[in-house]
Amino acid sequence: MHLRSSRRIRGAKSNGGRGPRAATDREATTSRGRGPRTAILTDAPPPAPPFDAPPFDAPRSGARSGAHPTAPRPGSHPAGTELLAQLPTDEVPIVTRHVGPVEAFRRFWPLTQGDRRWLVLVIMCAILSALAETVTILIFAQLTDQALAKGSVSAFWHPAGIWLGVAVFGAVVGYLGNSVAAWTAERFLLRLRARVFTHLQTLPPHFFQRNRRGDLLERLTGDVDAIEHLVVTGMVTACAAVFSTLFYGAAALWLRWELALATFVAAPIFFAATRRFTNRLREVSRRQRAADGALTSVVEETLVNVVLTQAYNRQHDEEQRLGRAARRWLRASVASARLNALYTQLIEVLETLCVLAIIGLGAWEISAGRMSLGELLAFAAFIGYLYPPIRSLGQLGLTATAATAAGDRLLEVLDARPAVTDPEPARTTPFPQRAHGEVAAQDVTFRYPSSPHHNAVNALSFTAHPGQFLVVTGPSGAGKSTLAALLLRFYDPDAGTVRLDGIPVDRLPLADLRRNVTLLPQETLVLHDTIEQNIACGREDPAPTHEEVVQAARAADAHSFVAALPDGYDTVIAPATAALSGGQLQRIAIARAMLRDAPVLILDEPTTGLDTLAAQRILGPLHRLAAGRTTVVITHDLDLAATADHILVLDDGDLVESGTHTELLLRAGLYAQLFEGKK
Ligand SMILES: Nc1ncnc2c1ncn2[C@@H]1O[C@H](COP(=O)(O)OP(=O)(O)OP(=O)(O)O)[C@@H](O)[C@H]1O
Repeated sequence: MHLRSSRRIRGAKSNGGRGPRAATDREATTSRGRGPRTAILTDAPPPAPPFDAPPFDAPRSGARSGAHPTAPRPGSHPAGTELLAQLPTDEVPIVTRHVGPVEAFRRFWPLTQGDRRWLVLVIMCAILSALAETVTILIFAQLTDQALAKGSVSAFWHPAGIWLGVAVFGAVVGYLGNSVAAWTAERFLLRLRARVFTHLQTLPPHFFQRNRRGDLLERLTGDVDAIEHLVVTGMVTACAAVFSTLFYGAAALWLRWELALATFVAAPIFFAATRRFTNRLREVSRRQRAADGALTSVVEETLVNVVLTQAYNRQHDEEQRLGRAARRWLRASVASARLNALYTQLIEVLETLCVLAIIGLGAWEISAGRMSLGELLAFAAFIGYLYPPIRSLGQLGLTATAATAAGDRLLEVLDARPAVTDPEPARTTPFPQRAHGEVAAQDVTFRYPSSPHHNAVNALSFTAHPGQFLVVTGPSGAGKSTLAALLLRFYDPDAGTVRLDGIPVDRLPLADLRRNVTLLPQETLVLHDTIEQNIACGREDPAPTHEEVVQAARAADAHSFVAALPDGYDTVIAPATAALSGGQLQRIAIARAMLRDAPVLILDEPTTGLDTLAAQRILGPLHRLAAGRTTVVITHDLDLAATADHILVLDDGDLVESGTHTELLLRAGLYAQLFEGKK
């Protein structure tokens, strides 16, 4: 008998020769995020992601994430105890929002836009494939009665030819359907991942402080896959299963309706069995998705902090941390595998009971002369073929349930609102291509969403005129970096206004604002690319020439060490592994900012993590960079403050002093104390 090609679910066992349905375990096996999603035209759906999560899958994405743009650069570690406190915990992130399968489907279905005609083609192929299968079984009955039972070779050729023709047709539509289904599913995945990724990039810094990187990576990989299983593969599988059920059921009814009705009685039992598993599975799936994310996080964080780990002999602690996360993942995976196994075995027992009942009834019918052997075999084949799509429909419920756990996690990201957005067109103020560079804050008060009772910045007012060199200093936690975040509009103040050239920044398109304000953060941003590209990325339009890159590198005192490298500007550097010193990386960042050529510059602790010599070395490039621009330098380094046009001294969010270096020393206040402490 022709049976369509099948891929067996991992761990599924044979049905022990229970008649024609010996090949009923035709569930498609897809490996989460790796295997093809092509078994849509088989009878059973791909298993829910928790059912086939490969052991120790998470490090896969963890390894990918090892290179992170904010990885600490060598030599830039703060004091050890502070860093040890920064080491992440291995808590499991549990998402609090819950959506049902229908809501999850509704939210993600729009992403199939543009591919729906292909989905229709896949469904058509599934219908034709089921139809071809039905025809071959009927021909099989004819062959059994007319050729096999009568021992007639001449009666063999005609039906055999038709069978072969139908089988080839079935194979062609099966191949076409599976290929298009895989293509459509992968395109959906690409779109969904891009959508989540694009949205992630708009989210405010505190979102990334609240959510671990590894967990976010897992959402972009495993969770995105799980949603695809629900929306594309799941939907197509459901259609294929419905039509298969209709065709095989109709054929069975046509052959022997009384017998068919007797066996259909079993269908509700399958649904009842499935329903009993749904709630439990949802909980287990949620735990498993979260454990996946936690495991990825631990691996990712360990890789990013590998220098610290080695320096503090923390290898053992990190192994224990990984072990704890891995055990949590293992418990969740085993629970999910057990549920799956229990469900599969239960269904197999039910199927065996049904097949035995048919054979018993069939034997009785044959003995009474009401049925031929060929009809009985064909009937048993239809019933055997009928259960997998029914089971498939039931299991789809489980797949959907498991996918909603992933949907919860993705929707939590997609529903997180950016802290700032572009102004409405009616509120947008037209802005010249290049600002003059006047930066002002007026009565600005801000508190972080996560600490609503403490003002990080309190009623702060100041003005920096175009070309001025302004230093912002003060003790740790005074609000200096917060001020930088407000000037770049990572957040909007709770009260007061930040202005660029007199225009409130929340009236400027974000792209315009950030084109005019360059930030040099504490951690140098390193792209996994050549040094040339790491400098050139400062300006996109027009893209800088090699000569302009070299010119910027010369102005940043970077040219000599770059030219001395064996591959010069073509040397590839990567985050965390850049074979350059902290000072050299800082000079690359200065060259990048030179190319960007924005009228306003914000430097956040430009000399932090550098030794005295390296810090001295970048002062020249920094001053060249600052020349002709409004420059706001956030620093504890009061050597820089001495050369400032104006100094703001913050303490616990308040502006407590302002003036020039000399004025502030004469005042003998906090600035003088800080300066004395430095000596
Ligand atoms: N993401 C955040 N969520 C909640 N509170 C924050 C966050 N970032 C900073 N804070 C708090 O806001 C206040 C100001 O922090 P900020 O980082 O601006 O200080 P700072 O002067 O730059 O400190 P440092 O010199 O140590 O870098 C501090 O009390 C800090 O704990």
